[in-house]
Amino acid sequence: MKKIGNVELENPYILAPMAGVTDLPFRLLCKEQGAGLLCMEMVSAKALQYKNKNTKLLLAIHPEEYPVSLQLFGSDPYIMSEIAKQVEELPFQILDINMGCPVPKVVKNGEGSALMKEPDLVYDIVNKTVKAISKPVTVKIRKGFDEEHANAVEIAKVIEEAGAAAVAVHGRTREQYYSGKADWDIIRRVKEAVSIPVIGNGDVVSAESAAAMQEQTGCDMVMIGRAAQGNPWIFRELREHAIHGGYPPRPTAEEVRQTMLAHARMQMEYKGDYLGIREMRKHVAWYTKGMKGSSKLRAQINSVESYEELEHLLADRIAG
Ligand SMILES: Cc1cc2nc3c(=O)[nH]c(=O)nc-3n(C[C@H](O)[C@H](O)[C@H](O)COP(=O)(O)O)c2cc1C
Repeated sequence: MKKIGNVELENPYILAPMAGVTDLPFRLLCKEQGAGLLCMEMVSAKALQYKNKNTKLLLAIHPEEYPVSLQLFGSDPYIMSEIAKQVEELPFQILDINMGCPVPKVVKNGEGSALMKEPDLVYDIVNKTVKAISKPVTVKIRKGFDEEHANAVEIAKVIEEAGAAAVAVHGRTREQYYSGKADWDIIRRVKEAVSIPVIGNGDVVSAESAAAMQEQTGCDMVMIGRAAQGNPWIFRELREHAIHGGYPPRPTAEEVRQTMLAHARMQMEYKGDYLGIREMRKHVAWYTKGMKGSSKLRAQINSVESYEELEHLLADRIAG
């Protein structure tokens, strides 16, 4: 059993936080397949401070998704810790701080991966937040801001000293965004440098690559991002492979179809009919990637406006 602070994880396989992807419906599907921890989409501390109404959906949590981690981004230690205090009553178990987001409008404000350049500020944000709440606080970082400043080891030590319960390391710099190969060696170096649990992240796409990352880096837990898009079954594969060594069968076309429909129903319940069905378009493209008939389906998915249309399209295109 893995632990982050006082939170027990049934297994070390974590769904990465992904804005626009890891909303409540998708997290519930990953939980069903056995993800050890679910990470929510990042939320701006400033947006919460100004009570921006768009944040309401981002903060929705279902009791069944336990354990779940809520991620804040921001650069003001006072605002971050105050907001952490205000949201603490929500039913999440871990509070994560984003120090990896590469998006220009976030970086321009000195938030996300820009914090990798400010070790003193990192200490302040983490320390104030840890002191403000009783739930464990974790931090997600990158290899560094750029190759010349690949300071994940230094930042991870600062984070540990500031009282964080774990650190997640994405083995790419901000400069790389999501391209190139993730550097797993930096994860190994962070693991050697700190005693808090280290979560390895970047380019895990299968049970084999998860095992390889664990072996090469010694990381305590593995975080999976893009490989889970349209593929919540990856968590079933990871778990079963770790326990029995084999691979569970891939979902049948019918299982994928039923999952897409269940996903669509949850999206519509969560975001309303109009937004919910639109939100499903990208998920359907991910779910059906590589399947027979998928290119035709992808050409048509963007005109789907209702659940019935989706049901018909999937019945036509995805053979049971
Ligand atoms: C669409 C998308 C949205 C993301 N949003 C977030 C986010 O909100 N917070 C965060 O810390 N990382 C975010 N990430 C980064 C992922 O958590 C992860 O670090 C990255 O995708 C590398 O892991 P992977 O190779 O398993 O995909 C996002 C990545 C993608 C592709």
